[in-house]
Amino acid sequence: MSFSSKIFVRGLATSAKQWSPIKTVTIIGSGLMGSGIAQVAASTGHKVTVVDQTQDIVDKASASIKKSLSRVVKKKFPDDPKAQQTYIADTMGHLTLQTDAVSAVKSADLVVEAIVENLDVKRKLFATLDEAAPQHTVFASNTSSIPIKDIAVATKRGDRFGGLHFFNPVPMMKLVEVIRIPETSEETYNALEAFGKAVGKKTVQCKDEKGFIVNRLLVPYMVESIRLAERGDASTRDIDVAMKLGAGYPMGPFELLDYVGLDTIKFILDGWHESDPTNPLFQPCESLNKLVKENKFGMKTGEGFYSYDK
Ligand SMILES: CCCCCCCCCCCCC[C@H](O)CC(=O)SCCNC(=O)CCNC(=O)[C@H](O)C(C)(C)COP(=O)(O)OP(=O)(O)OC[C@H]1O[C@@H](n2cnc3c(N)ncnc32)[C@H](O)[C@@H]1OP(=O)(O)O
Ligand SMILES: NC(=O)c1ccc[n+]([C@@H]2O[C@H](COP(=O)([O-])OP(=O)(O)OC[C@H]3O[C@@H](n4cnc5c(N)ncnc54)[C@H](O)[C@@H]3O)[C@@H](O)[C@H]2O)c1
Repeated sequence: MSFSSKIFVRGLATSAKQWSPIKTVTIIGSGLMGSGIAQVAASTGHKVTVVDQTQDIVDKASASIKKSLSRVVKKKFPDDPKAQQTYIADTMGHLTLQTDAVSAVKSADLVVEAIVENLDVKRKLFATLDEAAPQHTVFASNTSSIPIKDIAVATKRGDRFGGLHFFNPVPMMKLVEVIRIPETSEETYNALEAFGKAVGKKTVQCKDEKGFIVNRLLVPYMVESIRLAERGDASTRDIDVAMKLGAGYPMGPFELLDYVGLDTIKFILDGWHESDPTNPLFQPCESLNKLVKENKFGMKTGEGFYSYDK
C-alpha cells in the first residue's frame, strides 16, 4: 500500500489517494437484507441510517432488528439480562430509521443499497444519491445477481463504487463478497473490505461476474432442485431432508428459496434469463412463477413452497 493511502484523514478525504475508515453508513432498503446489514453495522459501533419507502416499513424493520438482537444477546450474554439490554440499547442507539434518502446520505462515508432486485430502480436511486452524497462517499450494492458495473453507470463515481454482497440472515452468516469493477480505486476496495471485516465478516474478493461466487454455484443446485421436484422424482420435503442429512446443509433448497424470498429469486432468474436466454440453467421455472403470481413469496408472506406461521 502506497504511503499516501496509509494516511488516514478524519472527515472528508483531502485527495483521491487518501481515505478514512468508514464510520457513518447509510443503508437504503430496510427489508430482509437492509435491516440485517444495519443491525451488524450498528452493533459494531457504526453510525447507521436506514431508509425505506414508508414509515410503516421502517417501523417494521426496527421491530425486526430488535427481535433479531433479542436472539443474538441470549447467546452472547447468557444469564446476564443487564448486559443483554445494554447491548440492544447501544445498538439501537446507533440506528436512525427514516424515509428520506437524500438527507440520509449527506454525511455518509458509505451507502449500501439493499432495495428491490431491479436494475432500473437501483440505477434511479443511485443517480439521485450521486447528486446528494459528498464526494468522498463510497457506494455499494448488495445485489444478488446484477453486475455492479451495470448499476454504477448511473453515477459519476465509478472509482468509489463496489459491491458488498452479504448473506441471509446477515447476523448469522459470516461471509461478505467484496466486488470491484474496473474503475473501483484501490482505496475504495480497501475501505469496502475493511468495512466488511469491521462488521465481523470474513471477506472474499471476486470479479464482477454473474452471481459472484456463492450464487453462481447456488444457481445450478437450486435450479436442478426445482426441476427434480417438477419431474416428480422426489417431493420438495424429501429433497430438503436429503440435502440436510445427506449433504449437511443447514437448510434444504426449498427451505432456502422460501427463506431468501421467491420474489427475489424470480428477479434473479428472470434477469439471468434475459441476459443469457439460451442457457438451460436460466430457463423460467413454472412452479416458481406460479407461486410468485399468487404473491406467495415464502417466509416473508407466510407461504411459498411451504406454509409458515406469520
Ligand atoms: C428455478 C429457481 C432456482 C433459483 C435460481 C436463482 C438462485 C439464486 C441464488 C439464491 C439466492 C441468493 C440470495 C443471496 O444473494 C445469497 C444468500 O443469502 S443465499 C442464503 C445464504 N444463507 C443460508 O444458506 C442460510 C442457511 N441456514 C442457516 O444457516 C440456518 O438455518 C439459520 C438460518 C442460521 C437458522 O439456524 P438453525 O439452527 O437452522 O435454526 P434456528 O432458527 O433455531 O436458529 C438457531 C439460532 O441461531 C440464531 N439465529 C437464527 N436466525 C437468527 C436471526 N435472524 N437473527 C439472530 N439470531 C438468529 C438464534 O440464536 C437461534 O436460536 P433461537 O433464537 O432460535 O433460540
Ligand atoms: N433475500 C436474500 O436472501 C438476499 C441475500 C443477499 C442479497 N440480496 C439482495 O439484497 C437486495 C434486497 O433484498 P431483500 O431480500 O432484502 O428484499 P426485500 O424485499 O426484503 O427488501 C427490499 C426493501 O427495499 C425497499 N425499497 C424498494 N425500492 C426502494 C427505494 N427506491 N427506496 C428505498 N427503499 C426501497 C422495499 O420497500 C423493501 O423494504 C436485493 O438486491 C437482493 O438481491 C438478497
